Amino acid sequence: MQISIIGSGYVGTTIAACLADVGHDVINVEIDEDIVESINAGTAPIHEPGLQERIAEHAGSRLRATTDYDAVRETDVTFLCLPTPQADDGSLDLAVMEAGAESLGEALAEKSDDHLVVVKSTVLPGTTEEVVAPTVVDAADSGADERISFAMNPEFLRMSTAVTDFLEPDKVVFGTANDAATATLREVYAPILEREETDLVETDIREAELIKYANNAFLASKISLVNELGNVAKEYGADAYEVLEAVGLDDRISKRFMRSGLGWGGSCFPKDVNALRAGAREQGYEPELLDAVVAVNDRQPRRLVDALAEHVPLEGARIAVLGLSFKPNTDDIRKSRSLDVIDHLRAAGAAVVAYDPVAMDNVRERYPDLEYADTAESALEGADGAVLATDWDGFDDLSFDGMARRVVVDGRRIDIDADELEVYDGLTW
Ligand SMILES: NC(=O)C1=CN([C@@H]2O[C@H](COP(=O)(O)OP(=O)(O)OC[C@H]3O[C@@H](n4cnc5c(N)ncnc54)[C@H](O)[C@@H]3O)[C@@H](O)[C@H]2O)C=CC1
Ligand SMILES: O=C(O)[C@H]1O[C@H](OP(=O)(O)OP(=O)(O)OC[C@H]2O[C@@H](n3ccc(=O)[nH]c3=O)[C@H](O)[C@@H]2O)[C@H](O)[C@@H](O)[C@@H]1O
Repeated sequence: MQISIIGSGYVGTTIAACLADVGHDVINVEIDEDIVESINAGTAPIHEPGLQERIAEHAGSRLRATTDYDAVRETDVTFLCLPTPQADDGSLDLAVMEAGAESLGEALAEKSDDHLVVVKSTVLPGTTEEVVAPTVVDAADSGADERISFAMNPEFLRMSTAVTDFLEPDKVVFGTANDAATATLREVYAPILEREETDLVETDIREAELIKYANNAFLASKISLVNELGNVAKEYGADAYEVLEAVGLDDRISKRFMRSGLGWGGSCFPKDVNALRAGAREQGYEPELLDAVVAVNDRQPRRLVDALAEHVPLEGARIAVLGLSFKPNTDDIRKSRSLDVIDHLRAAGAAVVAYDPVAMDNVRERYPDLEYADTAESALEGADGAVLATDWDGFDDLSFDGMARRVVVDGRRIDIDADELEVYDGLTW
C-alpha cells in the first residue's frame, strides 16, 4: 500500500520504518528539514533499537521523507503522528494537530480518489470527529467529506522498544466509522495481524480514543500505587521489591510494571494523565484518583534528594547523577525524573556532575552550566554522593572507588555491588 505519515518524531519515524519493513511504500511528511535529510540519507534521527538498520535498508526505496505535504496525494492512507502536548493548565493542546490537519486538507483538495486519514496521535474522545475531520474537510475543496474518511488507531509502543512493540503488539485498535476504513486498516496491518499473539479490537472512534488514555492512566496508576506501597514498605523497614514480587504472582495483578522508585516520566504518561484529568473535569467529573496518581509520582524525586540529604549535607557537596533519560535505552529526556532530581539538588546548593550513555546532548541544551562526565566512573570521581536515576545496563557493574564519600541513593533498584559502600540507600526499600 501507499502510506503517508505526517510527523516524523518517535512514533512517525518508527512506524514509517516498520511499515516499509513489512512491505508498504511509505512517505514521511515532516516540517523539520534535518529529520527529512537524515531519513533520506538512511540515518535514524532518533536513538531507538532496531530503527537504524531498517531506515538504512529502506531509505530511498520503500521509505522516503519530504517537507512537502503534496506527497500525500500519491498515497491511499495518511497517519497523523503529530505531537499532542499539554497546555500550561495541563489540558490537551491541539494547535499542532490542527495545523497539520489543515495542511493535509489543502493537499488533499487536489486528490479526487478516496483517502483515509488515521489519527495515530493520542487525542481525547471527540477530537478525531469534532476537530481533525472538520479541519481537514474545510481545508479541502467542496465534496471532500464524500472522499475523505477518518479513523483513529491509537499507538501503544514504548520508547526504547518501539520497533518490536509496533511489529509485535499485544493488541491493535481500530476506531472507525465505516467498513471501508476498517478494511484499509486491516490491509495496512495485515502482516502484523498475522501473529496469533496480537488481538485486534474493532470499535468506534470515540472508544479508540479513550482506550489509549485508559491504557496509559492504568499503567501510570499502577506505578504510583507501587511507589506508594514502596514508600510505606520503607517506613516499615520492609523490602518493597520482595513484597511486590510476591504480589505480582497473582495473575490478576501481573508482575509487569511493578518497579517502585523514582516514578514515571517521559513524553506521554505525564501529559496523557493530565489531559485526561483536565478532560474529565471539563465533562463535570472530579478525577480524584488520577489527581493522587500524579501527586504520588511528583513526590518521588524530592523524597530521593531528602534521603540523600540524610547522609550528606548537600550545600556545597559534589553529587553525581547517573542516568538522565526518562528510562534506559532512549535519549529522550522529556519529563525525566532525573531532571527533577537535578533541580532539587541544585536548589539545595549541591554541585551536580551528570552522566548518561546517550542523553547528555539533550540535557546540555536545558542545563548548559552543568558539569558533564564522559563516563559514569569519571562522574563518580571525587563525588560526595551519587544518585542512580535511570536503570541503564552497565550501572550494575560500576566501581565506586573514586568517590570522596561512597554514599549512593538508588532510585531504580539497580543490582549494584553495595558491599564497598559507606551508605547504600534505596528510595522505596
Ligand atoms: N513517543 C511515544 O512513545 C508515543 C507517542 N504517542 C503519541 O504519538 C504522538 C506523537 O508523539 P511523538 O512521536 O513522541 O512526538 P514527537 O514530538 O517526537 O514528533 C512529532 C513530529 O512532528 C513534527 N511536526 C510538528 N508539526 C508538524 C507539521 N505541521 N507537519 C509535519 N510535521 C510536524 C515535529 O517536527 C516532530 O518531528 C503524540 O500524540 C503522542 O502522545 C503514542 C504512543 C507512544
Ligand atoms: O503513550 C505512550 O507514549 C507510551 O507510554 C508508555 O511508554 P514509555 O513512556 O515509552 O515507557 P514505559 O516503559 O511505559 O515507562 C514510562 C515510565 O515509567 C517508569 N516505570 C516503568 C515501569 C515500572 O515498573 N516502573 C517505572 O517507574 C519508567 O522508568 C518510565 O519513566 C507506555 O508504556 C506505552 O504503552 C505508551 O504507548
